[in-house]
Amino acid sequence: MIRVNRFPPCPLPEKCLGLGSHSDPHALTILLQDHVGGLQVLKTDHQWVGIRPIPNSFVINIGDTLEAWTNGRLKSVVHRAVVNKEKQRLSAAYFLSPSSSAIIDCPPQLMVMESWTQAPIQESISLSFGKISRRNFWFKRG
Ligand SMILES: O=C(O)CCC(=O)C(=O)O
Ligand SMILES: [Fe+2]
Repeated sequence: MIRVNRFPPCPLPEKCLGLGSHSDPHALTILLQDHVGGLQVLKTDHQWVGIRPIPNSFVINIGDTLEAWTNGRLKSVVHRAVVNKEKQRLSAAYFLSPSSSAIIDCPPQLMVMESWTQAPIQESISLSFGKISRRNFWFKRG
């Protein structure tokens, strides 16, 4: 699935967001953004950091499905899009997902509770396309 986003200029950019804080439910996102910039990623220290557009480059985001698939080894990135006071911004996101009937099973090697993450162990999830998100995952304590 491809989504094209258009963010018109906003006279009060500090008061509105183009896209609110979210993580993508899919496995991977390949994102093309234009030169205006506005993509921000939430770091582990809870600070938003702007992802500067690099010409002819894509941003690759890990989504919730891949986080579940790897039992949290790969982290789904929380991100948002801010708007620009004068300029319109365009972005195009290509979302990669397994088929909607796929069962995501974590490889047994990754089903080990690691003390440093204290991550819950994921057994498996049924994909319900468009509905899958972190809160739909089935977790089991080790
Ligand atoms: O426009 C952007 O930079 C982000 C788009 C996005 O996060 C999305 O379409 O899910
Ligand atoms: Fe997104």
